[in-house]
Amino acid sequence: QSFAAAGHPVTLWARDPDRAAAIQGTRENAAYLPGIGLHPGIAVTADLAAIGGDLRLLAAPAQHLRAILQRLPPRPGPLLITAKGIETATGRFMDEIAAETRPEAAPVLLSGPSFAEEVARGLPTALTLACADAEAGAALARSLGHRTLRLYWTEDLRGVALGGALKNVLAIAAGIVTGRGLGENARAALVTRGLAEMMRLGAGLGGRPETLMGLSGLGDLLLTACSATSRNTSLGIALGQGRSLAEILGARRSVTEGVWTAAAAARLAAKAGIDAPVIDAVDAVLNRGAAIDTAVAGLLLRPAKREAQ
Ligand SMILES: NC(=O)C1=CN([C@@H]2O[C@H](COP(=O)(O)OP(=O)(O)OC[C@H]3O[C@@H](n4cnc5c(N)ncnc54)[C@H](OP(=O)(O)O)[C@@H]3O)[C@@H](O)[C@H]2O)C=CC1
Ligand SMILES: O=C(CO)COP(=O)(O)O
Repeated sequence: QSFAAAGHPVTLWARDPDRAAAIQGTRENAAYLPGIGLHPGIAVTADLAAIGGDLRLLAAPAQHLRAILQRLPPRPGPLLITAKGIETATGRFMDEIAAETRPEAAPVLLSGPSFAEEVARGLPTALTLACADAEAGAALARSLGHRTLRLYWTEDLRGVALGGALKNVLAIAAGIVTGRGLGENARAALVTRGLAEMMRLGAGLGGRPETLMGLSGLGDLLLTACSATSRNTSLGIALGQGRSLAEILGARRSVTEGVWTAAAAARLAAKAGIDAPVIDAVDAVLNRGAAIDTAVAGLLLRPAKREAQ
């Protein structure tokens, strides 16, 4: 929607031919963006090989990105990825998966505070675009940005990948705090200490602090962890209220990335010897059968420490 609004011809690919035909026929993506008319500059196809143009953007769940990239016809040029997560099976970040599967292309991450519905409705949004080649990144940001989409560029792929992946896990924690009725003080404390974990992981794994304090880190953490519109936060709220993970996921069509990233993030932190108690607590609740109250007590009973650590 946004790129079409910026004047670019856009072809939208949907994997299901019936869905592609329905979107083309009704000019609406009724399953994911009901009530929002498709921009007239967008064509729709179910044929991946038919996608032309010099820019490709993939908006697919993190755990499925590798399989889609493997099916993509090889072509040089920028490959934009919106997925926010870490591949559970390998611990790889999204740009690493792109580099492995499509070495002929240049991975570009587009990330930041951006509920899709608001972007599609043309509400003002600012994002970070990460590309190893700063000049190419700057050119993309200028070409894709417009009045309601402001793009900042960086070469820091790792920082952008890390911020986008971790904010989802931290949002689940924030949601649990809300759902458990622990109060807004506790939520603010948890989000702040979660940011400290993000910064420590950045320092250990190669993300720049200014990236993590920018749109794709702190910005997206603020949006996601403080809004029940977020799928990750709302999942946390439901868990905090006592519903089971299976029940919550069973009622959803859309992906809740933090559920799949929590274990990989906890493993990466442990392997690097980085203290990440909030991420570890989310992983324990989701994947290791920990009771929520036990996990919360574990966080509250940690020994006192200097804040800047
Ligand atoms: N929604 C948002 O506000 C934002 C999302 N993101 C990120 O972008 C990524 C995608 O998110 P979003 O679009 O919201 O996710 P949704 O779950 O809402 O939609 C996923 C899309 O991917 C398709 N899909 C699902 N599984 C596969 C698969 N195995 N192979 C190919 N296509 C598949 C779905 O098609 P089908 O209907 O056929 O299953 C659907 O079109 C996530 O990592 C998310 O964190 C980033 C910024 C904002
Ligand atoms: O990434 C997002 C906003 O920037 C969307 O967050 P959720 O996936 O939690 O809905």
